[in-house]
Amino acid sequence: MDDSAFSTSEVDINTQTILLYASNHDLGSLKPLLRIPGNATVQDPETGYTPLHAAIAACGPTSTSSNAASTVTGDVERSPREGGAVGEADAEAVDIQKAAAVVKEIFISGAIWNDLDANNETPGCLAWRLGRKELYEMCVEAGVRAEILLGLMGKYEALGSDSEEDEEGEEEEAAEETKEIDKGAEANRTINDCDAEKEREKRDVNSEDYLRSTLTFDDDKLLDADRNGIMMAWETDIMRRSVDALLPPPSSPGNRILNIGFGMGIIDRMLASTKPLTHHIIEAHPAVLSKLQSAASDFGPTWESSAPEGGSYKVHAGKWQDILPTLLTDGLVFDAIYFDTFGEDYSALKDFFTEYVPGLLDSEGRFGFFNGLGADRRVCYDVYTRVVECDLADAGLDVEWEAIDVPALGGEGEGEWEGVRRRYWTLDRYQLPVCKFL
Ligand SMILES: C[S@@+](CC[C@H](N)C(=O)[O-])C[C@H]1O[C@@H](n2cnc3c(N)ncnc32)[C@H](O)[C@@H]1O
Repeated sequence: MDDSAFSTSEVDINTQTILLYASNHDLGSLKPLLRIPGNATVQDPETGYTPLHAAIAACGPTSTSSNAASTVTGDVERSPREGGAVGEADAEAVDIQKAAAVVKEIFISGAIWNDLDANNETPGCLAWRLGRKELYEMCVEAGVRAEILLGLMGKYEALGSDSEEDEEGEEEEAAEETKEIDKGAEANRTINDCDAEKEREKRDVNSEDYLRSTLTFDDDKLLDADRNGIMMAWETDIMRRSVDALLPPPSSPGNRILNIGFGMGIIDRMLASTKPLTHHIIEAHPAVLSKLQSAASDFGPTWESSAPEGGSYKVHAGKWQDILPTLLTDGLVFDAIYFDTFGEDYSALKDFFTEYVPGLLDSEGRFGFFNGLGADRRVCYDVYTRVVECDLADAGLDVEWEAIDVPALGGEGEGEWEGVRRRYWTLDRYQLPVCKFL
């Protein structure tokens, strides 16, 4: 007997049955099948649909979905799957409550919130594109749960918990809900696609390699050796609004300011123009530092000596991880702190606001950071924005978000992205964080 052929067809029938029940929103028939481990994550080999995709796609678009939910990952319209069982259905006949109950059951049974189909869409992307906001919200909530659990696991590992059994249990549970740990911890300004796996295989951006890499300084962008965008001029408005949120205009002179990551110096020039009492900049890349020290630099010796009496303007050369312990020991305190590095993952940002902000920020001060987590996929951005809010609260910080419109920047390799390896921003809204002590 041909075992492989037999098992393949058996798997297919199982998969197709599950997808059919999911797309029919047939909870009664689906439930017993979902009790079997692995069934919540089966995928159609052709469409890549999981039960979540099937249940959501079957709802079809809302009548307003073309306005409400533009395509999240590219403007590819998908035609209904032949046979119709797991395609995008006609909107009319859909009972959204039934669909939501099925989606809920699939999540409870261990579905992965960020699995991709053949169209490069997660279930959340699909729900957004179809204008199914209720289902989209369920995907975001599931993503937040999974990522928070993974974050906790990281903490347990770091603490070297004795309760290994508990840890393993949680690990399995979290692994069931998210595709892989790094997806929840993608770098703020590197590769933050929900499914960056393939990208990362091609070219991983990490802090060590980045800090050794050769940089290219253009008028409108700063690139690393692989032409990853480190900083780009289109972000100027975000920097302007960040400064205004940290030091609301008309800001009086005399503030104490700390900025992590000089980049193109966009935010530092704006901060400097507020005439602070102290202005500390921490920068780690040798090429950025040598530009900062050049005669043409506006942050060289003339700037340093222009500090008001009793103040200090200073560029610290090195990684913030190495510099900040000294600033803490020296008792420095700031009214405004901004954090925007490159090549570091979310855990670095979290360490920064958990370990250092409480000691460095004045009790009435404000802290901000570049919020670029998952910014090439709406559902990831929404998940990470909520995860960071939870982690900020754990660190004793309250965050207010200001939504900022981001103009269309062009497709891959076009417009603003010409000469840049990949778009790290594809969304039309930036959520600007302003944090204060709770
Ligand atoms: C995105 S740019 C900052 C852009 C800046 N906000 C601006 O307005 O131009 C990030 C900067 O952080 C620096 N950087 C990366 N890792 C760092 C670290 N661990 N410590 C200090 N600086 C770091 C990079 O070299 C780069 O200059």
